[in-house]
Amino acid sequence: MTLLLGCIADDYTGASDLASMLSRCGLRTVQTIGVPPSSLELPEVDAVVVALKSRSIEAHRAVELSLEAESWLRGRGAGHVLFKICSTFDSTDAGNIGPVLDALRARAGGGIVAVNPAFIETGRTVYQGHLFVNGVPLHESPLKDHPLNPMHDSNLVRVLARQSASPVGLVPLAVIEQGPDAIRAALQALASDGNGSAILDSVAPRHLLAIGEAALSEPVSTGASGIGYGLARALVAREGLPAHAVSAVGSTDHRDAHAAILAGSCSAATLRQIEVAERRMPCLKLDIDALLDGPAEAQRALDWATQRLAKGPILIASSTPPEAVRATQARHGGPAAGHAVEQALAGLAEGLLAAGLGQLIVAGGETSGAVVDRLGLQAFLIGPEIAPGVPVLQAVGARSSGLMLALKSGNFGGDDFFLEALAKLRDPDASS
Ligand SMILES: Nc1ncnc2c1ncn2[C@@H]1O[C@H](COP(=O)(O)OP(=O)(O)OP(=O)(O)O)[C@@H](O)[C@H]1O
Ligand SMILES: O=C(O)[C@@H](O)C(=O)CO
Repeated sequence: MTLLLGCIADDYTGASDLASMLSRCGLRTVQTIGVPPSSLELPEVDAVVVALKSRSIEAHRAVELSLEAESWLRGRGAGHVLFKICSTFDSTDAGNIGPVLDALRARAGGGIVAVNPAFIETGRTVYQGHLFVNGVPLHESPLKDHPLNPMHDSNLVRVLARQSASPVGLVPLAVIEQGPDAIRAALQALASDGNGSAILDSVAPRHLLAIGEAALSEPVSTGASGIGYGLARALVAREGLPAHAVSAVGSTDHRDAHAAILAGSCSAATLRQIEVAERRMPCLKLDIDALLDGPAEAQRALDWATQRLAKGPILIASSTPPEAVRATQARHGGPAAGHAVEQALAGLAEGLLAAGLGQLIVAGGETSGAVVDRLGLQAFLIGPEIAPGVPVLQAVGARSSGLMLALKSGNFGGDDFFLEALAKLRDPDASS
């Protein structure tokens, strides 16, 4: 296998978001969970997205894992490596975007890293280095209340400079509008001035096409699915590949299997999606204090679910509005509460699988990471898109092969997302 593009994603939902974008643009893509073992047989693909769970861990560990993934990808021919971060730049001043970007750049022998977290379809745009979420500056958006990394600064040049060892430049929209050659020249000028990376503006798909083409001249780039779109379109054109969406999910004997939704995201979007879904299916809202006190609450939830699974899809949610999250964190400690809730939901997924689950939807990046790890999943084939950034996934590898999944980033999807996802997992080929 000779890869056209290697990608390292800092969480699992972000990885499937990117993999979906690459597949839509015509690159045959597979998502692996960590660096795949040599025993895992992968199909012939153009791009691999190695999914890590490195967004909220110690920076030095995120660097180690990312470099290991980089070696694996370069060893399979990847000339360019994209470090996939969240389109809302989820990070803290301790990292992990800056430290990983610095390490990937050093490994590649220097140069300058183009950084662009835009994802136009989900309303993420960058102007004058400031990130907007549906037109609202990042620090005023719901991301200001994120349970793990609340975002309080919209100026990404400033945010990244606090995390990176090298100065950070800006390539403004006026330059992006002039196209790939002007972008390349601006990046070179910034590199000559000692910058190790630069934030690139973009408010429309044409900007991402220009950025993708320019970024390919450097060995490393960083960003979200928008830059993935630009890179993929540039590679498809360069290689003369057919520019149409490719879906790799095969027929499944899980079509009539039990289905469940596990929500651990407390994002505004997920809270609305739960509200819609609970009118259509049995829904259990976990008692968070009880869940953090001992195993009885999780067992109650599993019993509740297994009694209902045969009758149709069910939803179990830990999600609460921001004020309740803050109260829980004050009582139990933020990271401890987050970890315990993730592990409880992962345990539920394991129990549900043993009870015959064939279709699973998980809401929340960290939550998805915990669930996928607990189930021991190794890699995913990428199917059609359910909503921007959320594809149908089919597990491959030793454990749970054939299981159909959707891993939803907290903020993605419309209000009907859970209903749409259930329909699409049941019948990936049906037109929406
Ligand atoms: N009721 C709750 N109180 C406190 N923490 C919670 C509660 N429910 C879930 N959590 C924790 O909040 C965190 C939510 O993070 P997660 O990444 O799963 O969702 P998200 O941040 O909305 O999604 P994404 O990272 O994809 O944007 C997890 O650590 C989860 O365990
Ligand atoms: O880019 C995004 O917003 C998502 O793919 C993600 O990474 C959220 O966890």
